[in-house]
Amino acid sequence: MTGPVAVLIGPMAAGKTSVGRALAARLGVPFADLDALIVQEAGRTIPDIFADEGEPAFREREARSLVRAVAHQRGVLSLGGGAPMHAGAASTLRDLPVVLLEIDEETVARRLAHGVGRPMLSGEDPMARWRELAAARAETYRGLATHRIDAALGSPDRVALAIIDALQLQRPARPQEETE
Ligand SMILES: Nc1ncnc2c1ncn2[C@@H]1O[C@H](COP(=O)(O)OP(=O)(O)OP(=O)(O)O)[C@@H](O)[C@H]1O
Ligand SMILES: O=C(O)C1=C[C@@H](O)[C@@H](O)[C@H](O)C1
Ligand SMILES: [Mg+2]
Repeated sequence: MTGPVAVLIGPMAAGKTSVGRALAARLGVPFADLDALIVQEAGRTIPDIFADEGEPAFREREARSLVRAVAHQRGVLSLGGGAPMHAGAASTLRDLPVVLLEIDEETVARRLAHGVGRPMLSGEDPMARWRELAAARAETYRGLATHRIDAALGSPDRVALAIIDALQLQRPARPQEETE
């Protein structure tokens, strides 16, 4: 089989990075996060890329990094919240197992209370901005998703298990966890 076993998409703070890492660990496969790949390739942080080059240039970087990641990644790949909104990036996702992490606003508000480094949420009212972006992106997310998972149902590991069930992925036997 070629390509990632699962690509995680969804709104900011849905848990794409945390759940993706937990899912890869459960499956015993590599994990890659598109934001981290972009930072690695650019040698700069995401806020710095936004400040230096602006959002459109970041989206082009993101789409290029996605093509490379899909070609090389055989494990779990988590995207940034805005990645699927680029037409080229969206077509890169076609025919892949794409998991949409769905999340409610109250849960996000709790998670964002601890978060920094999200230039798309800068300004006076990050939750209003989150709501606006989530609404504007929802239809595109749903159009690309082969599976939709409630990302508020428990810990990242619990959400990872729900993905394993939904996609009927195989995981290495861990006898001590068989009763979960
Ligand atoms: N299932 C979960 N239960 C509790 N906390 C979670 C869960 N998933 C994620 N978190 C926490 O929420 C915050 C955001 O998670 P994470 O960075 O994984 O989201 P993301 O979807 O990758 O966001 P972004 O779009 O900004 O990359 C982190 O502090 C993380 O620890
Ligand atoms: O939702 C977004 O537009 C973003 C989400 C993050 O993962 C980063 O990719 C960046 O901060 C932009
Ligand atoms: Mg992330």
